[in-house]
Amino acid sequence: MSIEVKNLSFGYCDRLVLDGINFKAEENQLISILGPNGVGKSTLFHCILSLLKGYQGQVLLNGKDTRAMSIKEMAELVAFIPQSHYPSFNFSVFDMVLMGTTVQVSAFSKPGKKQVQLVEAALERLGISYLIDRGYTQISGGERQLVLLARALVQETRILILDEPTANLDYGNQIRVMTQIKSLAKEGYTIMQSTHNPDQTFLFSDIVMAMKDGKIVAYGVPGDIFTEELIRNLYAAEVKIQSLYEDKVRVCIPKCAI
Ligand SMILES: Nc1ncnc2c1ncn2[C@@H]1O[C@H](COP(=O)(O)OP(=O)(O)OP(=O)(O)O)[C@@H](O)[C@H]1O
Repeated sequence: MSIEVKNLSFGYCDRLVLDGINFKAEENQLISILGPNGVGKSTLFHCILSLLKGYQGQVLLNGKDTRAMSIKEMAELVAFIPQSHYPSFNFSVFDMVLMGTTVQVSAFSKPGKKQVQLVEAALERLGISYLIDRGYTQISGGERQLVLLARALVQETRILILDEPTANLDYGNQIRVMTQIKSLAKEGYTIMQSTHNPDQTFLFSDIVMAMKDGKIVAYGVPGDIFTEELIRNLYAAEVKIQSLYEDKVRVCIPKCAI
């Protein structure tokens, strides 16, 4: 499954946010988008998902223009985890995750054994089976993030779009979630995530896409584009990049801290 974005431009009230974005994400790829606050990462995701429609250019999912897709078709192809999610109702974690299977269940019928098994397997995969009967509004922000990832998994799409999936997670859960996301990419998923963590980007991504001033300023394998100059350009931050373990790992260290 592919995500292809062709010459995409979008602005809010005449203020251009995305300016001629072009890229193609393929299966088996985890693409991480880096860029300063407000650069347009979420906006790009919302255009890809047709949550924002007034853009110029084209978004193709597996070759088909999203403008010609119904919501159901879209939900069969893509699962999305938004950056923040404020629940209105105190559904149980089980019910929240089960909602991800809605697209598999025909109108007027109830989720069956398969859907229940999918929910249990997703919770177990992410190490959160213990939350199954808890209320979604009564768990922590990080736990909610993991529940939303479980919900995305049971949707059984082959494209995942994740807006800062590890933002609220403790260090151990960041590693566990990124390991799961990476293994999903290896299983054939096409995955895009936004992140503010360059070290994590280098470790886990197949492709890094760096955005600034509405444009893609660098795109490629982390080893080629992850440089001190890129970090300076994106964040106006002076860092020393340390290469470790025969360049399997690169770590950013702020120069002011050395
Ligand atoms: N609904 C909206 N109406 C007007 N402007 C908006 C709206 N949503 C976002 N913006 C503006 O569009 C720009 C891009 O926002 P967006 O949320 O896409 O950035 P981002 O890269 O995801 O940021 P962050 O890293 O802080 O999450 C920002 O300047 C933001 O203030």
